[in-house]
Amino acid sequence: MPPRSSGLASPVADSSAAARVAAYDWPALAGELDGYGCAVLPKLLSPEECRAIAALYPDESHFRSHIHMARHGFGRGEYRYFKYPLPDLLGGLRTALYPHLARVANAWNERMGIDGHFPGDHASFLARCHDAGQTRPTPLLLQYEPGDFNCLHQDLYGDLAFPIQAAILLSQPGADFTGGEFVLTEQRPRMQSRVEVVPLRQGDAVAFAVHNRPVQGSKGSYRVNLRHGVSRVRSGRRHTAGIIFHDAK
Ligand SMILES: O=C(O)CCC(=O)C(=O)O
Ligand SMILES: [Fe+2]
Repeated sequence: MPPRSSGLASPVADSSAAARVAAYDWPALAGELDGYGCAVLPKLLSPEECRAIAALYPDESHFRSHIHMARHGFGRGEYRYFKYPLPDLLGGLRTALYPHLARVANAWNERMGIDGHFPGDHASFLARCHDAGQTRPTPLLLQYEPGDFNCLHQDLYGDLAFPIQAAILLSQPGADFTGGEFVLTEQRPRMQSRVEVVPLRQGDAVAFAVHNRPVQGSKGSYRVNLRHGVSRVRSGRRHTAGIIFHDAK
């Protein structure tokens, strides 16, 4: 079979991921995203699937690049960006999550007065990224050891950005590691910032705003600026998988 350069996962993985993703209460998740800028999908992956994905980390053949966060001032710890084709399960989940999140993203654009509509399926959005010269895959695997942390940041990789992304906790808090909380900050115009700490268990995914989202105020919606990061890992080893929907320049 030729390499799948489109970033699509295999049809089998796509249909099982689609069924898994469709089983969540999407109106409730959309309500959480609208209200807080993040929503948790409990147990998106089984512990076995978590371990299998985390176990890919040392095998360079899956990845296109390896980043040591301290060298860039991004924090401490490391991550690797996957190559295309993505592992079937992650690729399948990216394809399956996208249409649900695109509905939220389109409503956000409207409320923020941003022109532009995200297509209903991920392949069409990726085609737009590719036309804009953003062709490199952005899904990633992160690894943290004691003392490691991830500074507050936004995962933007070019002019085209999908405004929601997801991260899946692959390790078991309390057993595999302590510390290492996922955090989101929200900078509000002319107001103090708000912080959200997201409690995750192994296999849970958090979907969250990448950079901007609308907040309902008394005189209509206003736009806030978000960043996410991870607090210091106190002990053990923590792995996460990041699913970002736009490709990179
Ligand atoms: O390790 C985490 O929980 C967050 C990783 C991250 O920054 C991302 O997935 O974009
Ligand atoms: Fe990130």
